[in-house]
Amino acid sequence: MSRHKNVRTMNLADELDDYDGDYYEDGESEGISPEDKAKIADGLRRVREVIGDDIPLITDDKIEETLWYYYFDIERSITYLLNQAGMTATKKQKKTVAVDSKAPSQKAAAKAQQGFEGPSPDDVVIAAQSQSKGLGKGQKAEKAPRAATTSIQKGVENLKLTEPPEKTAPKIPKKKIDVVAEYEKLKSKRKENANLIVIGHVDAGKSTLMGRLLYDAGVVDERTIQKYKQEAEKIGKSSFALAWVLDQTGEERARGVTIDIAVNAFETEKGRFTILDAPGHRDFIPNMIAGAAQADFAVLVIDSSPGEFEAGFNIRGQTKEHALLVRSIGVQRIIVAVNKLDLMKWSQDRFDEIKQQLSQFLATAGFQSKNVSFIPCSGLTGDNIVRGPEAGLIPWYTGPTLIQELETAKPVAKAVEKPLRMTITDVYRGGVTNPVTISGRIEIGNVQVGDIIVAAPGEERAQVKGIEVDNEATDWAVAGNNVQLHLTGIDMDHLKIGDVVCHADNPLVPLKEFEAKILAFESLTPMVIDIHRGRLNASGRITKLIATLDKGNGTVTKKKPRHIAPGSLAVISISVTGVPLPLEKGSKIVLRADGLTVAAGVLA
Ligand SMILES: Nc1nc2c(ncn2[C@@H]2O[C@H](COP(=O)(O)OP(=O)(O)OP(=O)(O)O)[C@@H](O)[C@H]2O)c(=O)[nH]1
Repeated sequence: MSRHKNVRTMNLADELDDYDGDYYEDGESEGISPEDKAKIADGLRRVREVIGDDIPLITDDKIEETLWYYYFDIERSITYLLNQAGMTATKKQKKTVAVDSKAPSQKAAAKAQQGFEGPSPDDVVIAAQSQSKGLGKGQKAEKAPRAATTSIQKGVENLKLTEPPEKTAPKIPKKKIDVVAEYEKLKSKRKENANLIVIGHVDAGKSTLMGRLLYDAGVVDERTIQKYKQEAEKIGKSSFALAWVLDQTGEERARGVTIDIAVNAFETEKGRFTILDAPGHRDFIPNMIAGAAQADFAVLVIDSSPGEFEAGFNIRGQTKEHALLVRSIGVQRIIVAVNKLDLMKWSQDRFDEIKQQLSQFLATAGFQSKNVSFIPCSGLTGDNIVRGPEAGLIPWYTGPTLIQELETAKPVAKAVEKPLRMTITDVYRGGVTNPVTISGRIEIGNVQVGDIIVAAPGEERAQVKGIEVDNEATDWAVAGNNVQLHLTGIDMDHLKIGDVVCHADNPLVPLKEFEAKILAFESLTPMVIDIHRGRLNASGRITKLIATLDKGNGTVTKKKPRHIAPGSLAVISISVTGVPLPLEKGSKIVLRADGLTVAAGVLA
């Protein structure tokens, strides 16, 4: 099994037949290190903690193979294994939520008519000033799965052969499709997909709220919740059972915090939603940035209980930092879930106090008031999330439930006719018929089966052999779709998480130096910084402070300032320390230094 084993003379069938499932028996002769053995054993335990023992298709052997293949990455292994067993959330998402959409409030109905699309003329934040073009890359140390040269990896390939044949045999059309015309024809008939990022201070109740949403929406069944409740009780964390719907890894559960972006999806009569649940803890802000880059709108969760709103809202709290971040990377629409109101006896005074303070702040952060709404709710009790509040509980409130409000929040129109840009969020081996698969969200442009693509900064070409949108095979996809692309003609080593997929005849040219228009959160001088764009994370340096700008009209207020004060809009020069990054005009970036987010904006 070891990657050091001499595989050149192996025969795949023999290997699979001979394999007895014990990787450790002659570990030394196979070259596996004691550390790797320990990691596999630990990984097996952690995977079992999450998925339990009762899925017959997921044997210990398969778990170990998968862990090895994914470099002991627990989360990706679990996702893969559940996929294999046909149990992913996305596969379960087909159910339509039984929302009583006939009964939205007048306010909600009016909002629904008016919509939230279109440019915002007086946006103070730079991201909104420029139509974003493609995005950048990656990244330091994201590993692609291991190359398939070992018996275990071959075993994994074999596992993947269980995929349904219709998904694995896409046909390459002979004639080019006019994707933009096809999309326009279908647009009004298709349910739009919206990605929503759930943000807020640590412990505000983000995961619980979304767990509740998925549960009440019918995506997660009663049995699963009961199982989570029992398991949570066993480790003395019974109140976390709903949060576990999203917090899938053993570490997240043991610590009671979200570490990486959890993804889940649900559908209502009016729309299809993909939830990105961002970690609140400040150590995990880079993960949150990765999610925000793909979001259409944000749900900001506030803990309304005494002292907690204030803690999240102070200078070191994540309420402000998250809201500023999502706004600076282009999110225009925000729904504030004033949560845990059950702990405040559903006090209108508390709701109004929070609403008043946050409205002021969100306006200064660049959110237009028509794009901000406040919903009183409790994720734990489920009041005003999918079902309305229990009779008489919130007599002072006549507005929409959270889900009704989500349905009115239409995603901003996407540039489907521009050159293709899609940041890779995952790379995996899809079996013999689909040797290499990448996934991500198309940010700009469109793609069709047969297209020749490159993944910048790489220059290796690949052909798109098949496309899946929301797990359904299709001939084409456009900006806004979450897709899987099955590729031929390229080795996995040439594809990395954070790379930007472009058509080979219109590639993005990676940059070593660039100028950006940014909003400063902290004081800036020429200094060392980390550059984040989606999952891309690389070190660099602010080399020049070019000018500060007026927030209202964007004119230069001062050339060559000595420093840039927090809250200022400015143009700066940045150089990249290592290899050039796949960034271009319009790419949204976040700058961090010493564990703090110091600025965010777009390439000028
Ligand atoms: N009373 C009450 N408690 C809640 C509510 N929502 C969440 N909680 C509790 O608050 C704690 C934190 O909830 P989580 O959902 O894990 O919070 P989170 O914001 O996802 O936390 P991070 O992902 O770590 O930032 C848990 O004990 C929940 O049971 C609510 O509406 N009412």
